[in-house]
Amino acid sequence: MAPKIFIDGEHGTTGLQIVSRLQDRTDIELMSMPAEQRRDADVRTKFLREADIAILCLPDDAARESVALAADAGTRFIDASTAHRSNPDWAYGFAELSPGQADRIAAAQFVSNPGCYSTGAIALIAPLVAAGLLPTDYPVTINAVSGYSGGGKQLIAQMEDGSRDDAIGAAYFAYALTLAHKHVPEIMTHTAIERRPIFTPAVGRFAQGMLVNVPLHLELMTGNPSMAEVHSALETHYSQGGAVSVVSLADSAGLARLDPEELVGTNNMKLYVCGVEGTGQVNLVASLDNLGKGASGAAVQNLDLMIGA
Ligand SMILES: NC(=O)C1=CN([C@@H]2O[C@H](COP(=O)(O)OP(=O)(O)OC[C@H]3O[C@@H](n4cnc5c(N)ncnc54)[C@H](OP(=O)(O)O)[C@@H]3O)[C@@H](O)[C@H]2O)C=CC1
Ligand SMILES: CC(=O)N[C@@H](CCC(=O)OP(=O)(O)O)C(=O)O
Repeated sequence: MAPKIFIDGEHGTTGLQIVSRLQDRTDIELMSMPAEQRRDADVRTKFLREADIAILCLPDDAARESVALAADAGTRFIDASTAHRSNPDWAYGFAELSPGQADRIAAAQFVSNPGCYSTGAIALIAPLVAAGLLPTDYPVTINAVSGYSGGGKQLIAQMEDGSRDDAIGAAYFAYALTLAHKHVPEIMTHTAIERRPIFTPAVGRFAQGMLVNVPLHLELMTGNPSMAEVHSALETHYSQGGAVSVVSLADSAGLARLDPEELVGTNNMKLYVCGVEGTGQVNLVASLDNLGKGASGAAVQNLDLMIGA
């Protein structure tokens, strides 16, 4: 029998994207709740308990509530919120993170989908820590720009509807200025970095797409590696296939600029190793769709692992 899939929050930004990715599938039964009942706890409980897998596209508190409503019924969960990303009882839904991670996701009852910025940052940092090149006390800096859909319905409305009292007119804005973004704990947990990274995100006037930069001083890394060695560590890490690819050094060297929208609509993530060999610095950049590999695409990838599709 086809597994029953319920998307709690199906009418929100992430939920709608997952629906569009799943709606033509014949190997699953996609359950759907009328939009006007989306906040009715009784109706949600019924759907959550009947589902084989519930994908939660809700704010953190509502996601915790959904788990409490149906975990004892054996429902399996993929949570797109921040609520469970550093919880060791939840499998972290980044299949390419390490050998065995895809199997852990496939077998889990509880899977936490990574944050969008976290996906890019962890993809760049974790393999370098695992390879012994990046010391866990390295003072990591992460700079990023996201499309405004990353802020959900609220930010989309503020950016697109100039008549609102809280409309945002800026073409680009920096935020999380206190360095307290909610993705920092998750990035530390899944990279093993012990010194709290400095993370400075920004939003641009484009709906989807994202660049995450991690610039590094090579002489502060273990063994003062070359750029080629850093590239090789990433390439080796992602050589098993999956949604993450490492762009060749030659192709990265030829780039004058990077477009944050290049992977919109896909579940792919590209990692670039930029810089000039011999200068002692390297600029690592992850490019992804915040709603693709950064949210809905990753959720569908995890679902496929969980149902063995
Ligand atoms: N947008 C993105 O790029 C990413 C988002 N995420 C995470 O995914 C989750 C959803 O985000 P996003 O889709 O952007 O948010 P949206 O605000 O676009 O959608 C959230 C949906 O959840 C519904 N909802 C809110 N509170 C409740 C509740 N108490 N009970 C039932 N339904 C509720 C909303 O209904 P209503 O319309 O009534 O408010 C809305 O349909 C968040 O945790 C977010 O952090 C993760 C990665 C990336
Ligand atoms: C542009 C924007 O506002 N982005 C969101 C993060 C989007 C995301 O990844 O959601 P999670 O936090 O659930 O992971 C933010 O910075 O809060």
